[in-house]
Amino acid sequence: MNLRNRKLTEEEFMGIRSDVLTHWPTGKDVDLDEAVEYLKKVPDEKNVAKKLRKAKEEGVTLAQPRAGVALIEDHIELLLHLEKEGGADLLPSTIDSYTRQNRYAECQVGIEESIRLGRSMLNGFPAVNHGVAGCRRVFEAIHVPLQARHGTPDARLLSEIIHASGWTSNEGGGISYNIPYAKSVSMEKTITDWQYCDRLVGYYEERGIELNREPFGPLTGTLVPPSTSNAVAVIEALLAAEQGVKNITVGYGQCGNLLQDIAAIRALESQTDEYLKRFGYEGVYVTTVFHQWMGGFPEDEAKAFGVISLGSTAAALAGATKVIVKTPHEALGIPTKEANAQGIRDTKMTLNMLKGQRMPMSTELADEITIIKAETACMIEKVLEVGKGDLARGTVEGFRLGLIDVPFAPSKYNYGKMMPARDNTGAVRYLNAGNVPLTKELLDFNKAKLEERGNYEHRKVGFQMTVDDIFAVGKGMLIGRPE
Ligand SMILES: CCC[C@H]1O[C@@H](n2cnc3c(N)ncnc32)[C@H](O)[C@@H]1O
Repeated sequence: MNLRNRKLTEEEFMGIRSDVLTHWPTGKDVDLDEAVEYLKKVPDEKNVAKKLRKAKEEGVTLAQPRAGVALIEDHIELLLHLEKEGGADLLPSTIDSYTRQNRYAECQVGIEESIRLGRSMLNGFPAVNHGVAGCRRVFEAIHVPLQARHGTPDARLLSEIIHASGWTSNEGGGISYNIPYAKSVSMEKTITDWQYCDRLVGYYEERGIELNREPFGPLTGTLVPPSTSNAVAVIEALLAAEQGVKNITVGYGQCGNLLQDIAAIRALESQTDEYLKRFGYEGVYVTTVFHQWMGGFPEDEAKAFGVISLGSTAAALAGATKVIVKTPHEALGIPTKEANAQGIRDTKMTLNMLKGQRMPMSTELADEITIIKAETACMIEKVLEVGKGDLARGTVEGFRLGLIDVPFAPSKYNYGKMMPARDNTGAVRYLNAGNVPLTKELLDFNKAKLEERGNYEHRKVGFQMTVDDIFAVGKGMLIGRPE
């Protein structure tokens, strides 16, 4: 394995780049010098990194939807609706699934079909096919900052095009856009390719352009223990910082127990800062993003708004810098622009009513933060050990050994032995740690919390709890109580 956690030299970067830009004809329109000049003209209020920093300093939680359709004009109409009718503070372009798999020829068919049929035949915005000119039309039509949101193992060409187009943030990472999104793409490949995406940001940062990077927090969004997703987020933040990224939003997906969710965000922010400082990455600005409920949604729209409001409450009380908004169409599919705007209005109403409020520190909250940080540290320290100090190599080896193990992940590179379940308060615990190197004390803690549930439900602690928890939300509950 020749992977190293080392900043690519500009020569190495440019060498890879000459190949990357050939992956689709639109790559030839990316000119870094011209892009630097274009990005210098982006006003502060349209720069994601700057708007996030301002929000954190003011103690404000920003609301951002997901959104993407095939054709440029329709996408502009959608985003303007979310900006004006929804009140979105930040806008996305959610990229379609073909682009995420680098299947640009099929994107082209999807675009032509969308024109022919008069509706979006792609489940997102095909930014690579639209190229810099098309992506700049989108960026210039809106009035708030724009971010690419996707799930792309090889996002190198996509990243080149969106950043050259004024989109000042890119979501993803070598772990978070592999393990939950791909079946057989190696960790070595995706970590290498995301080093490129981060090095591109480093290139712009060296020329005075501030860009934001956002590791994808929720992972599979299904009973992921907070320390597992936090370990991934911290590792991706460190890998990004090595490539020169200076503005990082670490993310977390709502699990449902309010105290644990707030503890997870507080632990994530402080532990990311701690590890960045430990490894000498000065001047990296860290913010947080809370993803509203990533599990199955109720079809009933009133219930869906209940879920959206709970997620907004957790984000506000946690003090997250940003919250990613769900819609009342979540159970149905791609939302209409009206439903998407409703989700944002619901979210902002809750955020506004809770403005200035935070969950006060308590013994319970402090204890949960301590537990999450301790579990997270067990994983990261062991990853560093097996990598002989090299975080990138340690991450590849760590997943091979199951030191970090994402539940219900499709990737064959995920170990798949760890199993989670909710305790009697709905907090997600380690039912079977697998090879995750938790200390005996932490294993005993998780076991005791699950036994509390077993005693309450008069049943043995076991995998049936996991199964019941997965089906619970579809029944309108958080914890899968026995029938
Ligand atoms: C990891 C992200 C999953 C979420 O991402 C939403 N999502 C995907 N594609 C679009 C789109 N084109 N427009 C609005 N939301 C979208 C799904 O609903 C799901 O909640």
